[in-house]
Amino acid sequence: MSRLVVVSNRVAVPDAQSATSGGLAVALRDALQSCGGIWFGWSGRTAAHTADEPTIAQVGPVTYATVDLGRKDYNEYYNGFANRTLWPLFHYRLDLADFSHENYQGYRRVNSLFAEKLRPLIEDDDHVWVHDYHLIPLGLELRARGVEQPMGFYLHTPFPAMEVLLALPSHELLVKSLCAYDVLGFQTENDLRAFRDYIHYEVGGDLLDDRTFQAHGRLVRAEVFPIGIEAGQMEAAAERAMELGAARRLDRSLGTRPLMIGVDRLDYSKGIPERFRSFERFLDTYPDHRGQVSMMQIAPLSRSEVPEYKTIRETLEGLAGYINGRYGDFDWMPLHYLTKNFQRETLAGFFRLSRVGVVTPLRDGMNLVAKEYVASQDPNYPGVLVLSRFAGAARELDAALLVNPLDHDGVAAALNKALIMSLDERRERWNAMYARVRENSLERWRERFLTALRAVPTPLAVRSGADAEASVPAAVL
Ligand SMILES: O=P(O)(O)OC[C@H]1O[C@H](O[C@H]2O[C@H](CO)[C@@H](O)[C@H](O)[C@H]2O)[C@H](O)[C@@H](O)[C@@H]1O
Ligand SMILES: O=c1ccn([C@@H]2O[C@H](COP(=O)(O)OP(=O)(O)O)[C@@H](O)[C@H]2O)c(=O)[nH]1
Repeated sequence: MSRLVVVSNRVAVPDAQSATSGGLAVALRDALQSCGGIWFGWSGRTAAHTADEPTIAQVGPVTYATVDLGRKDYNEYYNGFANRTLWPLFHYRLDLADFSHENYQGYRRVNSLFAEKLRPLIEDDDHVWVHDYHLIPLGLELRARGVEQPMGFYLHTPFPAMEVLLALPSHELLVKSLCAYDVLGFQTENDLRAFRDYIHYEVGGDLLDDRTFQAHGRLVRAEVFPIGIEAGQMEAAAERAMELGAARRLDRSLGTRPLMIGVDRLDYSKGIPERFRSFERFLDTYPDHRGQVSMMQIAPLSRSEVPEYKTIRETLEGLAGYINGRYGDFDWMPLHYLTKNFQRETLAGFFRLSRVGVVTPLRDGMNLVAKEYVASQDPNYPGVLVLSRFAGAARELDAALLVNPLDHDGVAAALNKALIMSLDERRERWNAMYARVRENSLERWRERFLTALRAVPTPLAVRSGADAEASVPAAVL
């Protein structure tokens, strides 16, 4: 099997300090092991200047090639254009998007530099798989340097509706860059539809069938590949966790009182302030639950140097203090708000102990926590998932209690419904969700994407005449 070259903003080098709790890092770590190849990207470290050459580490069949970023590059590319422009825009937060040209230049510069450093590492038979919004222009940059190998791109976030994307001054080049790839992967049908709308109405491209289009002189396949989890691992971790300290201690502290749990990076897209307000509404509207039910919100700090993330942190500290001050009592606290990071094994135990999983992002590409909550439940006594209809996961987990996170009364009612739901209904809903989580595993996600990528004719096959009709026209630069 040919080698795989994975490129992502963060590279989870085993044991590196910079490894994060983000879904992308978690999802890709195992994916490369089976094919062998290269994982290229930012090291997670900053320095005075961006490194001239990548640092190489060989671990089994995988070569990790990582670049330290200088402060200017880090600020303009990662904190700037990726997380102050594209992230809010892709999550429908135009009010938070910053359109600094300087940050855009930094974004283009780092993508060009990554292409320059990666180019010599790519071999003839390789397949290249680029991940996420940080690296959209990378494919076009590689094509400009003569890379003809099959290249795929997977977007982990939502793809915004055309009218929202048009607000981005560089929208044309961004979409042209996406057309430099041979395969494009999205989380949901919604995202794919939004992308195809742009291609049709804005670029005037030809939509050849449900999956293929021609635009900017290239033939591209665009499909939905919803990301999954290793359900078996989560399940086993949840069972094991009950014998470990943290879950035991939590169990003891709860006694017979039901717990609701939320676990999210501290990010405005996750709808945590709206969740707290809905919880307040729940305590107001359903006073019988006071003194009984608590909510534990785990929200590890994320992108802390980005101003909007500082603001959301302050908002949450204020809200948590307000709710506990107003409703708490000497022997009961309604809200447990923690900004520390927990191991997934520990979270699995916490999920199993929680009667309700509260996953209410305002927008989310997928949301792996929703799937992990389902996988961690005790089949005989499962909890209930309250899930935002705006999370990609809602497409598969439609047996959850689906809510609009902006509708505080609606979420409060769903929390109450989850708590009073009969065990039979809990089991029925959970069985339906668990089947979906098991079926659409992380491995299936990887294999489906790689099968599509491997179906693209390699330059060698094109030159030797094989698959000549299916050959992809050269990139237009
Ligand atoms: O790398 P960070 O800036 O610390 O952020 C962590 C990751 O956040 C985003 O995750 C997305 O991918 C998940 C898996 O597909 C998906 O479930 C979630 O909905 C997305 O938000 C981001 O897209 C990643 O690049 C980051 O690594
Ligand atoms: O303290 C924490 C909080 C979260 N996570 C993990 O981080 C991932 C978050 O992925 P998700 O898709 O829900 O959101 P993202 O952060 O990628 O936007 C999940 O695997 C969580 O189990 C973790 O390991 N420790």
